[in-house]
Amino acid sequence: MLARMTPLSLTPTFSLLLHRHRRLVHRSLIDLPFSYSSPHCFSPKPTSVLHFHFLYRPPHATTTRSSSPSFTPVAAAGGALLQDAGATAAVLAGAYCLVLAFETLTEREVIKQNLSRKLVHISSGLLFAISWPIFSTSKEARYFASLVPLVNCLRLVIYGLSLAPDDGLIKSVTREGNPEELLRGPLYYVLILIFCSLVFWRESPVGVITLAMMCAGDGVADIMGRRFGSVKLPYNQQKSWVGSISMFIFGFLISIGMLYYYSALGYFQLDWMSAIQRVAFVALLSTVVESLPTTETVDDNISVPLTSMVAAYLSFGF
Ligand SMILES: Nc1ccn([C@@H]2O[C@H](COP(=O)(O)OP(=O)(O)OP(=O)(O)O)[C@@H](O)[C@H]2O)c(=O)n1
Ligand SMILES: C/C(=C\CO)CCC[C@H](C)CCC[C@H](C)CCCC(C)C
Repeated sequence: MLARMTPLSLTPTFSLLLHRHRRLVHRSLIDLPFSYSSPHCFSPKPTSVLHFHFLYRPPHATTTRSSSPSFTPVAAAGGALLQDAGATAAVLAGAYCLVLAFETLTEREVIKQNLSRKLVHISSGLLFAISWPIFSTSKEARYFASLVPLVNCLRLVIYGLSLAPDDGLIKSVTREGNPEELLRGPLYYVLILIFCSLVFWRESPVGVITLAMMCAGDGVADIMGRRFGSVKLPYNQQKSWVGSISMFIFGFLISIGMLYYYSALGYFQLDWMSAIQRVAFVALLSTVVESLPTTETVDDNISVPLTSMVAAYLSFGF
């Protein structure tokens, strides 16, 4: 099985994760598994579906058994705490560097403000979700992870209310350069990240799909629509066929990619034929909602994730 995995041309980070998981499983004699009660899409027999079933990490396992007498539950809890603190610091630093990189690119006029905003929109949420496996398996891990968008939320509130100046941040994540803009789209965006990490975390496809649709789907719609969207939708002259079709395709593909990532790591198992149809349904519904002429009333960073969340919840269960 291990030999069959190697040619999958995994990225170095992913390989590292797999290695860590392997070590964890060897050490802790983890029993498989945990299955979802969701109607049709989750397989109750992970061993038959999951290629990496031996990497499985039970979601709330804080204690592990070991042959080593020094490996006590207290030590395990201490290790988890340390791991979560380290992961939080690393992801916070990553978030800071990402925004700083786009600030610099915008300030040097390498990319336009609008493109910078959309690239931050696409990359930050997806990278945040991709970072979840580096947090421990403890119950507290999701709270640690949600500290990252929470800190960014406070940053947006402070600069949005002009309590302190930060021209770089404003330039890289707003449309027109007004500080108050931080309190709309970007703020809703980080609130959705907080909600998804606290409620769904990495154990449910719902949060993962919601973030993929909001970050990749909605973000790519804007980039493609602005460039190639000359043919407008009949019911909305602000949006185009190219934008909406791109949203559907990218939202769908990135959702499937993220689901594959999490199922390969053993957080959940899917019946792929059924999952693909369900993701297509979620992507279609979110695309239709995004295309409606409601942008003035409801921000896309609220309407798209809420639609995806409800549709994914109805399709996959929790
Ligand atoms: N389905 C879509 C979505 C967007 N666009 C293009 O992207 C631009 C921005 O769309 P939208 O996301 O509604 O813009 P904002 O409200 O400015 O951005 P945000 O949602 O990030 O606040 C539109 O003017 C349009 O040119 C498009 O052509 N088709
Ligand atoms: C421009 C944005 C929305 C408008 O539609 C997004 C704003 C994003 C925040 C300012 C930064 C968010 C950072 C994430 C919480 C964490 C990213 C971590 C990762 C490892 C880079």
